[in-house]
Amino acid sequence: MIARKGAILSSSNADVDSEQAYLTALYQRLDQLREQADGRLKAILLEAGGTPQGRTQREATRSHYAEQLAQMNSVENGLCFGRLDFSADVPRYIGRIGLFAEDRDQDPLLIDWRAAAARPFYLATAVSPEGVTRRRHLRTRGRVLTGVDDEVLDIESGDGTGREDVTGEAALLSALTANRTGRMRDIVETIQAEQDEVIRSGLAGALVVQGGPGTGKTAVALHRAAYLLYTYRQQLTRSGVLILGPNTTFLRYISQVLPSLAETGVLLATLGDMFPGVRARAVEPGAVAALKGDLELMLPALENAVADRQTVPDDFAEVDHDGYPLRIDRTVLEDARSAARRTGRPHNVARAVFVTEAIHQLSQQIADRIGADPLGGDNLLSEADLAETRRELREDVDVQQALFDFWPVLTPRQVLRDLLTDAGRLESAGLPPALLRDESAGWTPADVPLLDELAELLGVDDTLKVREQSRQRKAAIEYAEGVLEIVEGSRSLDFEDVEEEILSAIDVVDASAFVERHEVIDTRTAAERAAADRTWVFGHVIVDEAQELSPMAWRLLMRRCPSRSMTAVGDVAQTSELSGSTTWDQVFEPYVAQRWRLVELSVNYRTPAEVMTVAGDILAAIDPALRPPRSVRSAGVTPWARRVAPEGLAEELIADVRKEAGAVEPGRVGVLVPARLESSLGAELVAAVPGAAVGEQPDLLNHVVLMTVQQAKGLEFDSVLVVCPDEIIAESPRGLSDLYVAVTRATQRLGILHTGPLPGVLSSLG
Ligand SMILES: Nc1ncnc2c1ncn2[C@@H]1O[C@H](COP(=O)(O)OP(=O)(O)OP(=O)(O)O)[C@@H](O)[C@H]1O
Repeated sequence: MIARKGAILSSSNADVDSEQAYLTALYQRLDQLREQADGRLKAILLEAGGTPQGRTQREATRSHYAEQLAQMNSVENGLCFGRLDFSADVPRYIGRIGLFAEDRDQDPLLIDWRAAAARPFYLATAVSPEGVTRRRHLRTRGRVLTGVDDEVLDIESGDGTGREDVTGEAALLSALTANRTGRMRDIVETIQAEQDEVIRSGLAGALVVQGGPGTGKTAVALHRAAYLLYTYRQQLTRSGVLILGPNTTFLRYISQVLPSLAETGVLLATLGDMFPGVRARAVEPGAVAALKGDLELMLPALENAVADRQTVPDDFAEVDHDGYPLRIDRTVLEDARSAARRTGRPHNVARAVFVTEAIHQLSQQIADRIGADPLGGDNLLSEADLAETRRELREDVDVQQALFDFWPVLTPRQVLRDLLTDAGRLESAGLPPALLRDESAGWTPADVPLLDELAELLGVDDTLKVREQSRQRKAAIEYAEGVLEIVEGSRSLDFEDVEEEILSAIDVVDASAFVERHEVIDTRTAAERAAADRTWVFGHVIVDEAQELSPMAWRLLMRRCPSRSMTAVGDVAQTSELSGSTTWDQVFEPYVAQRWRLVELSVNYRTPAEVMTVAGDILAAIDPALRPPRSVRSAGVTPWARRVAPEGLAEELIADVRKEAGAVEPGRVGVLVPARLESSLGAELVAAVPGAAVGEQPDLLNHVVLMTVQQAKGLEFDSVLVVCPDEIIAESPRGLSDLYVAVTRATQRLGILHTGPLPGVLSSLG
């Protein structure tokens, strides 16, 4: 636990005055830069017209200045928060962005927290001071300095007894005990050494960050995204960074952190968003989602489902061709199907082979009929006649329709919907009837990896699209050639007499370059383009609550990240999804064998020691070998449990909510309930407590929020009330993990309301 040591000193008024003067100068510089960017932005917005290429460049410059302005606005609070003094160097001020002096030398006035020069601010200790003699934390409100805390790292001057595992104790304590607001805050002022290691680890390879509740995994993941975009800017602004979170409520909770870290090139998404055009939000039983997430079950089943769409008639089919009945024998279609399957191409792409092969055989059939030599010689039809027969067959709508029926063009949504709503198709694909769903049911997150897999199996036959694009380009080049000829033709004849060479457009640009210049360039950010493109490959992928992803979901993610440059943060003791992972090996072995790194975070910054004692008992019941992370502080409030009569539950809960809201005012209260009670208790709470939030995506800015444990993943509240823990445990085979998640959402206070006997794992509260 944090205890102040002699190495932390308070500073004199003179120090405060001189730091205030420096701070004021920094803000002046920020204002100046802001004005410049604003002026440039306005000038660009006034410009109009020009060539498409000019407009594209203008758009790029506009978004550059707009982004710069947004960055500068987002650092208005807490612009500068630290200072490092060295024995043999000028002091360095550390802040949320970097600022340089206006003079010719461009001396650094403020160092971005992500720069290498800022690193000692997070790592230097009394034992390993890295040349730092003093680390100073600047406390500010708006542009006013409200105080400074100094840590003397020079062993000579300090007592050398400062804690080695906690840096910036005062600033850290004040951040940790602050009331929660319903939105996550950045931690740039107080990043701890073990977290810094993760944030700044290199871009390449797969990194797994395992840590118990409250160890800052989410915070670290977000700061890592900001660090990577800063350090590998060129590479990552082109390809983008994906941050995958467990649900939309969670994404809203973390949404403010990145802009305030001054980053915008990131796509925040849930698994349900990963198939463009689908927002998969429907809910289904965990057992069904688990089946859908099972790689060994689903991969062959989806292949079967696609193969089942490549049909043949029992005996033969008959169509009308050219006024005669044309018999399409089963064997013809079987041969065509085998030829198409043998290509190993995706269904829609292999279709061309199926059609060509079938038409070839049918044309032979026709040739045999009409070209047979009555004298028994060779067939009388020439190669040209055969080609003409094939062309006629190909253009015959009835033949086309028949072949389409036997090998249709398919979309992933169509195949999956047909599969999940038809008991016969499910059985034929080798899937259990439990997957059967209603026609009207929406897509669930677990459907998304299946859609993605089907998209791979089906492929897109883009021959027509490519042909059309090349036709358009050819036409554009022809047009450009015409334009350039006119330019050449209208050159003043007088020039022909001039000896020295005068260049005209045609001398400096050929038609295809001319077309290229006038092609409209896509000005969307990488994140925007990535969101619309299923096959987008990200420069880096960060997965939060990574333990919850199913093997099918991992397969989808790995496809988006062939470089395997990824960071997975999670806690295998908190896994609640039945298809989630309980070891990291399980996840990474199939994709990178042993080539992944594991880093463990060991300090819990959220949950006070009193609550962690309760959580520790639950963890021991999950797995006696697991140890909870060490709390960095205690809150001085003892968790409690109270038994109430089932019929009085709502009333008692409402009274407790009021009491807790008063105790943590203006902080947040989270009420975590079993799914069965969510709507009934929610309705009573909302009726009784103004501003309480419930529902599928409750607004966390409300002071009281009632939700299930599933919804509360990754979130935190100043006070947590857990209702009917026995039911939470009984609701799922991973019920104990759910209870562990529930109690560890508390930053200060924990209360339990139970209607039955208190579960054994909570007996310390009895
Ligand atoms: N270095 C730090 N300085 C200040 N606050 C911190 C620090 N590290 C973590 N925190 C705070 O601790 C709380 C828990 O962090 P976070 O939500 O990232 O943990 P987590 O490991 O993702 O937790 P869980 O697995 O339980 O969801 C947050 O409020 C976060 O801001």
